[in-house]
Amino acid sequence: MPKLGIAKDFLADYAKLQKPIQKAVDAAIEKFAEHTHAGLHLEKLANAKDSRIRTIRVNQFYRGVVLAPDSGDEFLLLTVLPHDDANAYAVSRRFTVNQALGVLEVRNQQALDGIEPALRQAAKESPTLLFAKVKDADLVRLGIDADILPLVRLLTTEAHLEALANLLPTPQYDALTGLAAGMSPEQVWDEVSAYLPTGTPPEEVDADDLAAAVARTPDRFVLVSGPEELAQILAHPFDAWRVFLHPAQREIAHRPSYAGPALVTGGAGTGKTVTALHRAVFLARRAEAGALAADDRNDGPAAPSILLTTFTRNLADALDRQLGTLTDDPSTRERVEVLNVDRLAYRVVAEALGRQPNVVDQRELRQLWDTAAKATGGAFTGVFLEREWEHVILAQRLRQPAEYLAARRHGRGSPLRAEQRQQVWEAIRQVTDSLRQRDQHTHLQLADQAARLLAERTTRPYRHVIVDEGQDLHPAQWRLLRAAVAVGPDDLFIVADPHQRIYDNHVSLGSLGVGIRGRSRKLTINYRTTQEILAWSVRLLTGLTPTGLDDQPDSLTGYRSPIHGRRPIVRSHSDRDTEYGQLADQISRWLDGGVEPHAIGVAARNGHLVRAIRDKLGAAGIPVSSTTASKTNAVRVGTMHAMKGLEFRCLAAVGVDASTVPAKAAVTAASEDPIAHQHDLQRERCLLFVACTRARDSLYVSYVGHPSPFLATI
Ligand SMILES: Nc1ncnc2c1ncn2[C@@H]1O[C@H](COP(=O)(O)OP(=O)(O)OP(=O)(O)O)[C@@H](O)[C@H]1O
Repeated sequence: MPKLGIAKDFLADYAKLQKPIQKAVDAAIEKFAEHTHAGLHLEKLANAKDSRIRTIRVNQFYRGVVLAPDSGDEFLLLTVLPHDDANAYAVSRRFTVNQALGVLEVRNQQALDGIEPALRQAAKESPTLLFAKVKDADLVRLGIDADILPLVRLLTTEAHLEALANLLPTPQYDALTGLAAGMSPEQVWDEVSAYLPTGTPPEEVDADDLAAAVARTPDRFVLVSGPEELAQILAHPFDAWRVFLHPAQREIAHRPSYAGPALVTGGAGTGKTVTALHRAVFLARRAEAGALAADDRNDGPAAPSILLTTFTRNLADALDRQLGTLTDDPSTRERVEVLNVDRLAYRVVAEALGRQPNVVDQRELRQLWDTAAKATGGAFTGVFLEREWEHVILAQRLRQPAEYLAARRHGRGSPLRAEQRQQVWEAIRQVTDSLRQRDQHTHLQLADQAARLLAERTTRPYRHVIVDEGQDLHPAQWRLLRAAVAVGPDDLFIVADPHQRIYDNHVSLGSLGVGIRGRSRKLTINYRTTQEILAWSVRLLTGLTPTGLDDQPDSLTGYRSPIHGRRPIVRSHSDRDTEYGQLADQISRWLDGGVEPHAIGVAARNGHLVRAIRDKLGAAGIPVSSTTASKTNAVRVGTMHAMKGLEFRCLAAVGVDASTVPAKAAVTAASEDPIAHQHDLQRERCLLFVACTRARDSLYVSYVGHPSPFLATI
């Protein structure tokens, strides 16, 4: 029986087919798998650029394209397309093994041959060449092969290189873009060697050994163990991340063990959540194998030993759904518990109290703070007091006035004299006393209390804790997570992106006893967004170098997307009604273009705008829903905060005007606290960045009057 491999592109093409055609593909594959090479009709095409490419019949209108080795019985399903497109693909593509990396790569040889004369002409007319200063030996060392090299020598501008993005083999294109951006060959090697699944290049590369090359390219090709695995893969065609991990993601997720807490960073859409989910399943399977080996079986379900956690309940629900997509094996699932941090805190405290704790209502809490502020004679605002409590007192667990008087006030800009601190302490005590009298708690108080309760116990509830969106957690929540798992190998696995910090927490893990020295990894390839949307969104963050959880400045160097598309559209309007009308027109165009309503998102800075947009779109006959209603097929409209963790084919960010973004109420006046002012502006900038990077194919941004100052860097 021939061995079957599947290309990631095949899965993507299969996903786009209608059900009956998918069934025909399934039948064709089944037939293919049953027969030997000789017994099946594999059609060879005249003039094909790769003599090993064949097509197979799916039905009257569709054909599959297969790479059939000259010898051996491994076949790769490359794509499935309408008849003419399949033939066009089959004659134009050539598959090669990258000589530096050993990975299997594909090029559009026909198009490259076609473009060569124009590049030759441009090179003749240009006084400079793009890679004049790069030696042949360096290009070869980075995997540029003998057929591509002459073409590279003809390139005159980065725009010409960009035009080859979808034609050149991706690893070679990546190496060239790195060099064109001014990186040294050594730096580029660091980047392209991320394609190596084992981290080290193969000693010898056999250009004809397809099976070895496929095994070295797990991000694009997978060999299927049998019909069951194939059916599993084809059952979730939209979720390529279940099967195809980038070598960098795989290395991180499947690493046998980390000696202690590990940190994974990376820009928006680089697959941090995907990596965290794979790590959870990896650890669960390892625990399962360990239990079986020890014959540690009992009849009931295994207690969860892995906590997969994040900031909000919505994000945790999304993680739970994704985990279900990754594995439906009950014995793996029952080992992983998905809970947001607030719920964990609540549960630990409830268990200790023997009853449910009361969480204070946000509006009541606001009143308590405002009352306390009034009592200071207007010396401080309620917001100031609340932040001082959360960011200084709760963050450092200060219990006595003397501790507060001596404390360093990290991230707080306006110095306080001793008598002012006394006054602040009294005001805060007034609020905490009121909460105690009412038997009410904030979520952060519960986290603090839960951390203490767990720290006092001799056993820990979990063996491993995996944290998504770590950049937004408060020190009290980190203390809780630290106390939830014993110190040791694989205790904490944290993913975070400081560029997406949209809440107020700035944390140094080291100061909380979570040391990650030497166990920090970075992901740089964006899988969600096109390079055009990414480059545009990154410019929103110009000048921003946030500090990471490891106290190091975090940069987006090397952050890029292999997917290309249209540039974002930015529209200015004279008034809101026109802005909403144009938004409805834009959404109608997306819908007419075949985009499903639920694949469209609309983000605005505040609830007032969100409600108005929902009303206007609804009145224009467009189905709308909230961001949490993932089951309805309607355009999802929500605040920028609610966009976190979501993604859409098309996204509109509306009301990005000077008076709305940044939100005035969310920014401390520079006169009140210059450091808090800077932090707040930074957070608002990140919020717009988070919203815009939810777009996969199209981004539309609009404003009324003057644009947000954040758009000035675009
Ligand atoms: N190896 C992969 N192959 C295919 N798709 C992938 C891969 N890794 C991630 N993706 C897809 O890319 C998108 C972004 O992934 P994910 O949500 O894990 O990124 P993230 O870094 O957590 O993003 P953010 O920080 O913006 O929330 C998702 O649609 C995911 O399915």
